[in-house]
Amino acid sequence: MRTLRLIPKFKAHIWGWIDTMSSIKIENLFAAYDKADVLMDVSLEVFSGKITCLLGSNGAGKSTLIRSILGLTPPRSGRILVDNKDITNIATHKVVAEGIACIPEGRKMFPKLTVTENLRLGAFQVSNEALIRERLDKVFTSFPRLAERRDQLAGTMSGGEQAMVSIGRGLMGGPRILLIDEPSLGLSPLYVKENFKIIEGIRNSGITVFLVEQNVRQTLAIADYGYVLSGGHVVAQGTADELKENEDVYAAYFG
Ligand SMILES: Nc1ncnc2c1ncn2[C@@H]1O[C@H](COP(=O)(O)OP(=O)(O)OP(=O)(O)O)[C@@H](O)[C@H]1O
Repeated sequence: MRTLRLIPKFKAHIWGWIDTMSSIKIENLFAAYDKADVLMDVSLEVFSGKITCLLGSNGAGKSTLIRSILGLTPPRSGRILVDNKDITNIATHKVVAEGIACIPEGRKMFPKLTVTENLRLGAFQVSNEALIRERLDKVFTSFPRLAERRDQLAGTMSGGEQAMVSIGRGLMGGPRILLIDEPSLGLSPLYVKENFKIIEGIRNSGITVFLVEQNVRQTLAIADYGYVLSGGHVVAQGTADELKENEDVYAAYFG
């Protein structure tokens, strides 16, 4: 029997950010909460137009790194560069203005707002209504399921549909770099598979993707390059193919 396609194929071509250079460099980053050191001398690069992944088990420090990039958990030392511009410690709204958007862990959204209202919030820094409408149209073309349900309260959508809202909202800001925190969390295997296809489509449209995940196998199937974080340290890095063969990757989870 044919598997039901729950999430339609992401139509990458209509976003058209191809050719924009957009990379992030993290240099010797240390971050901590009170006295607990979480990130220790982390250096990595998120490559322009690629999917770079950060793998690691619970508590490795993955979300903290995203929070540091967004200016929410300021690092104790080290630098964060976007296209060689130092954005370390700048305010979150300025990070967003640099073209960086985040799809947070757990698909956080406003359950009492409609799908359209949730999507519009992703463009809160855009004052041009015509541009907002154009991006809404693009999201609805990419996700026909959301178009059908545009007036439905987001909280009444299924988990997989909420994942689409969350990704769509991330795209509404017109980012050139998308940070995605554990998109597979709490989704059924079928939705995880479809969700990862969508992320590949986003990369193919020219948006740089930094994908933070625990799901090693499926992440390495779509990533170009990756890092493994364990106990706040980068313990392995390489192309996705190299990491698939690297025992340190699995030791970071089970060692
Ligand atoms: N606000 C906070 N205050 C104190 N400690 C925190 C805070 N947020 C996270 N931590 C701690 O920092 C460490 C790293 O947490 P982080 O959320 O970055 O890990 P993670 O790799 O994203 O894990 P998970 O995959 O479980 O989300 C953990 O030990 C966590 O308890």
